[in-house]
Amino acid sequence: MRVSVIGCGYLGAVHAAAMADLGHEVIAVDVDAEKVAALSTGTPPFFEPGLPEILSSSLASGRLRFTTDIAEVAGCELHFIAVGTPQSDDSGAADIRFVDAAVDALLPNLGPEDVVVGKSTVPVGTAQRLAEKLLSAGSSATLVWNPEFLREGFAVKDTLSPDRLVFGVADGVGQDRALAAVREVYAAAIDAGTPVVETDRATAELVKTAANAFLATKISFINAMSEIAEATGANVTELADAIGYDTRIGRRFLNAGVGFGGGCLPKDIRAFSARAEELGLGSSVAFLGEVDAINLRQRQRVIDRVISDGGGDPVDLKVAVLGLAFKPQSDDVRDSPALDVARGLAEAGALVTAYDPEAMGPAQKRFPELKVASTLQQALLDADIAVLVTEWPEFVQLDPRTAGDLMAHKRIVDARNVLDPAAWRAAGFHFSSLGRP
Ligand SMILES: NC(=O)c1ccc[n+]([C@@H]2O[C@H](COP(=O)([O-])OP(=O)(O)OC[C@H]3O[C@@H](n4cnc5c(N)ncnc54)[C@H](O)[C@@H]3O)[C@@H](O)[C@H]2O)c1
Ligand SMILES: O=c1ccn([C@@H]2O[C@H](COP(=O)(O)OP(=O)(O)O[C@H]3O[C@H](CO)[C@@H](O)[C@H](O)[C@H]3O)[C@@H](O)[C@H]2O)c(=O)[nH]1
Repeated sequence: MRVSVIGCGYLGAVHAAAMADLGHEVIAVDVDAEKVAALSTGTPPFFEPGLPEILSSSLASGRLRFTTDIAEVAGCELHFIAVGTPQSDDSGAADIRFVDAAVDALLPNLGPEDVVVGKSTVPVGTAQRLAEKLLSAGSSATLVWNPEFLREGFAVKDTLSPDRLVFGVADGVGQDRALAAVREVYAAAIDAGTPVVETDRATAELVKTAANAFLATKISFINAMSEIAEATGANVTELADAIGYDTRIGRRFLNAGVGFGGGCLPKDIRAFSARAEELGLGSSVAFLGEVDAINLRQRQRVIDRVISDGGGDPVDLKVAVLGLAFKPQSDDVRDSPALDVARGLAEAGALVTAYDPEAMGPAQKRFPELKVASTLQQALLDADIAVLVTEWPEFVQLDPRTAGDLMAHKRIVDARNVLDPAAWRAAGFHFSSLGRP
C-alpha cells in the first residue's frame, strides 16, 4: 500500500521504517528539517536497537522517503498521525495542538477515499472532534483510531509483532473501507496471529490510556510495598516473585526501584487525570495522583539514601551516578528518574559524575552543568559513593572488586534492585537498595 506517516519522532520514525520493511511504499513527513535530513541518510536522531538496519534497507529499496513537504503525501491511501502529544502545563493536560496542526496540513492533500489513522496518544474524545473537523472541511476521508503500544528499546520488534492491534472506527459510511485498509496494512501481523480488537473510537483512545495507567499503577504499587518492606525488614523482590507467581497478578512490571519515567507513562497518567477532571470524573481516577506521587517520592528517596549512606553531608560528596536514560536500551531522558537523581544530588551540593552508555548527549542538553565521564571506570574513580539508577547490563555485571579498587569509599546504592547484595557486601561494600535487606 502507499502510506504516509506524519511525525518522525520515536513512534513515527520506527513506524515508517517498519511499514516500508513490510513492503509498503512510505512517505514520512516531519516539520523538523534536521530530523528529516538525518533520517534520510539512514541515521536515526535517537538510539533504538534494530532501527538503523531497517531504516537503511528501506531507504536503499526506495520504499521509504522522508520529507518536510506535506504535499508529497497526496496519492497515499492511508495516513498515520504520529506527532507528539506532550504534557502542556502544570494541569498535566496533553497538548494536542500538533495533532490538530497535522490534520489541518493533511486536509488539502486528502483524496475522497483516503483513511486517516491516528496513532498518537490523545485524550478520549479527540478522535470524534477530529472526525468532525474532516467532515466540516468537506472531506469524505475516514478516521480510524489505532493506538500504539511499542516500548522504547524494543520498538522495532513491537511494531512488527505487536501484542495486539486496536482499531477504533465509527459506525457509518466509510467504516468498512477504513477497516479493510487497516487490516491490509497490518496483514503480516494479523496473518501471524496478532489479536485484533475492532471497537469504537472512544474505546480505542481509552485502551491506550488505560494500559499505561495500569502499568504505572503496578510499578507504584510495588514501590509502595518496597517502603513497607524496608520498614519491616522484608524483601520486596521476594515479595514480587511470590505474588507474581499468581497468574492473575503476573511478575512483569513489579520491579521496585527509582520508579518510572520516559516520554509516556508520567505524562499519560497526568493527561488521563486532567481529562477525567474535564469530564467531571476526577474522583474516578484520583488514585492516579497517588501513583504519580509515589513515583516521584522514589526519586527523593534515592537522593536521601545516597546522602545518608554517604555520611549525611551532601556538600562536596563525590557521587558516581550510573545511568541517565529512563531505562536501558534507550537514550531517552524525558522525565528520567536517573537524571532527576543526578540533578537533585548536584543541587544539594554533591560533586556528581555521571555515566551512561547512550544518554549522555541528550542528558547534557537538558542539564548542561552535568559532569559526565567517558567510561564507567572513570565515573567510579575516587567516588565516595555510587548509585545505580538505570540497569544497563554493564552496570548489572559490574564486578564489586573492580569498583572497590577504583572508588575512594566502598559504598553503593542500588536504586534498581538488580545487584547481588551478598556479593557486594563480601567485597567490603556498604550496600543498600530499596526494600531489600
Ligand atoms: N515514544 C514511544 O515509545 C511511544 C509509544 C507509543 C505511543 N507514543 C505516542 O506517540 C506520539 C509521538 O510520540 P514520540 O515519542 O514519537 O514523540 P516525539 O516528540 O519523539 O516526536 C514527535 C514528532 O512529531 C513532529 N511534529 C510535530 N508537529 C508536526 C506536524 N504538524 N507535522 C509533522 N510533524 C510534526 C515533531 O517534529 C517530532 O519529530 C505521542 O502521542 C506519544 O504519546 C509514543
Ligand atoms: O517493573 C518495572 C518496569 C518498568 N519500570 C520503569 O517504567 C518506565 C517505563 O518502562 P517501559 O514501559 O518499558 O517503557 P516505555 O518505552 O515508556 O513504554 C511504555 O510507554 C509506551 C508509550 O505510551 C507504551 O507504548 C508502552 O506500551 C509502555 O510500556 C521505565 O522508566 C522503567 O524503568 C519500573 O520501574 N519497574
